[in-house]
Amino acid sequence: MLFRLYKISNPPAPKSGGVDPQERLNFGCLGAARITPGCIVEPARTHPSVVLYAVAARDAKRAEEFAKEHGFSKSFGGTAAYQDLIDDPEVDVVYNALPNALHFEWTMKALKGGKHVLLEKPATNTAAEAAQIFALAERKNLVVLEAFHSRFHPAIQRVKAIVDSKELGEIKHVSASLTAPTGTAAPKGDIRWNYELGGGSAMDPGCYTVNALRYLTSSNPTAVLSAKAVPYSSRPEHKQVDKILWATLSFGHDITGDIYTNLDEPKYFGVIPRMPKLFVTVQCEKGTVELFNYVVPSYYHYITVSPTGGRRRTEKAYTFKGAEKGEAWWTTYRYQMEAFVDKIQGRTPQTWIEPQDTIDNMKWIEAIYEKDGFGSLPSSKYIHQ
Ligand SMILES: NC(=O)C1=CN([C@@H]2O[C@H](COP(=O)(O)OP(=O)(O)OC[C@H]3O[C@@H](n4cnc5c(N)ncnc54)[C@H](OP(=O)(O)O)[C@@H]3O)[C@@H](O)[C@H]2O)C=CC1
Ligand SMILES: O=C1OC[C@@H](O)[C@H](O)[C@H]1O
Repeated sequence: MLFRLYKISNPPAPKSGGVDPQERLNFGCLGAARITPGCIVEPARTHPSVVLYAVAARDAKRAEEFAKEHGFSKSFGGTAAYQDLIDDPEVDVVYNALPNALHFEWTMKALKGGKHVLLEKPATNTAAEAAQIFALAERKNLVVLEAFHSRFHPAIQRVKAIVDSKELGEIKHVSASLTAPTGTAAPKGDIRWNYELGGGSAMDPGCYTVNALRYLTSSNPTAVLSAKAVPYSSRPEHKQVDKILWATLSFGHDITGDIYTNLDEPKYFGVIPRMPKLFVTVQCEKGTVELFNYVVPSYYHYITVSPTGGRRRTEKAYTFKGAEKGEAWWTTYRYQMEAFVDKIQGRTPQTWIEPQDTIDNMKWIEAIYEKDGFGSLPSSKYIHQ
């Protein structure tokens, strides 16, 4: 584990000798966001085709500093910065790490400008917006990928392979949780606490739990059986911003699913931080398979397979068996980058998240909000023409 952690922070230089300059892709990042170093900057260090070309931030100084710190050649600042980056003819790919409510507008604008888009999760505020994005991408022959990085890692794929092998019989129940200690994923004032920006627990950790359930059952829910959420605070602006969410979904064929998320889990006795809950568990007719750390398994994870009355075994999966590509120290984001670039360059990626998958994930997040009474998130006012 220590070796893996060391390699994640100190990866070997890419073997760039063989890369045709024509195959280089200039990445332009919208927003000097917290996630950009992990999702783009670090993976780019070992991907020979990816060039950290530009970053755009509303504040010019911040853009400049971010570019300098992370090795982007260019920065755009000011109120027109995002559009300026999109208009730069050297940019091939736009990474959209803006608040959720801005995903639609800036992805549509990037597509209009002829750029491929790596779009942060959750794709949009509504399923209808996600559908519009993919319709435009198809018309323009451009690639858009919702950055559900965990799906690209061997760990969750191994769990799915165990489930699909029917070694444990048919699925009966699947559950997923994702929690974050107070002040970590969502500190005070964070975009996740802002309704207008698309905040909330169902949107943030919730989108992973819904995605994991849909992925492992290879199906969509048929109904939200129950959903309950707790608002971030009693202030009027938080009445539609959930911090805790429980939901039970039906997947038909007697399969049910539970999700639990908490973006603001307080410390024990106000001092001892709690371990984040990071499990996905599939109960089948003849046993259970569980993955600890399905969200960022690259750092550490374990898969426990417990056949009823049989011997429990533990597995781990940091690479794909027999595959040419992948290293034990590749993060979820690095696997994702490999697939995204493969897709743009006309190769078949090891994993892909199809447009309908993204649209359906948004559809069921919306259905959960409807059931728990928090209501829908605001649709974007941007009109594409
Ligand atoms: N894949 C993953 O593992 C993760 C994905 N995410 C996703 O990435 C996106 C960004 O999250 P995160 O990096 O945590 O967020 P940050 O708050 O760090 O970044 C959001 C960026 O949005 C820009 N922005 C534009 N308008 C506003 C506004 N009105 N208020 C606040 N920010 C604004 C800011 O850019 P500027 O620099 O121009 O000021 C800021 O850099 C979200 O969609 C989130 O769900 C987040 C964390 C992990
Ligand atoms: O994408 C994410 O991954 C982990 C979460 O804790 C975080 O809030 C989220 O944005």
